[in-house]
Amino acid sequence: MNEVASIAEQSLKQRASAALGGRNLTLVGLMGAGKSVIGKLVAQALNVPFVDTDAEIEKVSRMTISELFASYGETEFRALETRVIERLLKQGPRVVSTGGGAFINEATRAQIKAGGVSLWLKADLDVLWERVNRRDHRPLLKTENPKQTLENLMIQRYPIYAEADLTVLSHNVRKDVMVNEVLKALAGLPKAGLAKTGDMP
Ligand SMILES: Nc1ncnc2c1ncn2[C@@H]1O[C@H](COP(=O)(O)OP(=O)(O)O)[C@@H](O)[C@H]1O
Ligand SMILES: O=C(O)C1=C[C@@H](OP(=O)(O)O)[C@@H](O)[C@H](O)C1
Ligand SMILES: [Mg+2]
Repeated sequence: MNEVASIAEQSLKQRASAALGGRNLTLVGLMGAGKSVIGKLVAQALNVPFVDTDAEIEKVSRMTISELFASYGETEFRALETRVIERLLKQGPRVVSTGGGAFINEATRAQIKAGGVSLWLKADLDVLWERVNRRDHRPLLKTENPKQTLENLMIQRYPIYAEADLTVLSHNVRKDVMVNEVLKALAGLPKAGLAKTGDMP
């Protein structure tokens, strides 16, 4: 990277950081949008701790997400997810990557909204499908026609993800390009009058 590009990148990081202003940044969106992978890189760029809610749930339960769904069902998983996210947001500021259903749950959505800035990583069906199709660890996609299931989830969930403070399109560009897209969205945030992490109930 040349010197001018490097200075521009530093300046973008600083502007994004200043706009975030000590609040949590929570990534929401459907399975395969890149929340876990891009969230971690955004945290590195902003020099704040990163946490993935699914990884945290697996740690506290000592079970995989698939095992939790199989043993206790989705309702219990959502209850645990709500509790874990509430704690993680209170421990912030952090970049928090959520599982795709977290923001759909009303209680969790309220916590995420109150606990900082929410950002929807939005992708089209073919991008999501190509990514989730590579692995089989997502219990909600263990159906006869997982691509159709994903499309149904898009129809149900996209109007709710749209309530996030920011939206960034996730497409198949290099991951560092996606990180810059997120930083640019953050840099454009209004700073004044918004609550800091410590102000949440
Ligand atoms: N911009 C991108 N370009 C290419 N592959 C990506 C991109 N973002 C994410 N991926 C890949 O897509 C898959 C799903 O990403 P992940 O972060 O687990 O999504 P989510 O947490 O939203 O379900 C991973 O294999 C990841 O490496
Ligand atoms: O969309 C969902 O309801 C889910 C998404 C998954 O996380 P990712 O979005 O990170 O794949 C995981 O939390 C669980 O399988 C349920
Ligand atoms: Mg994830």
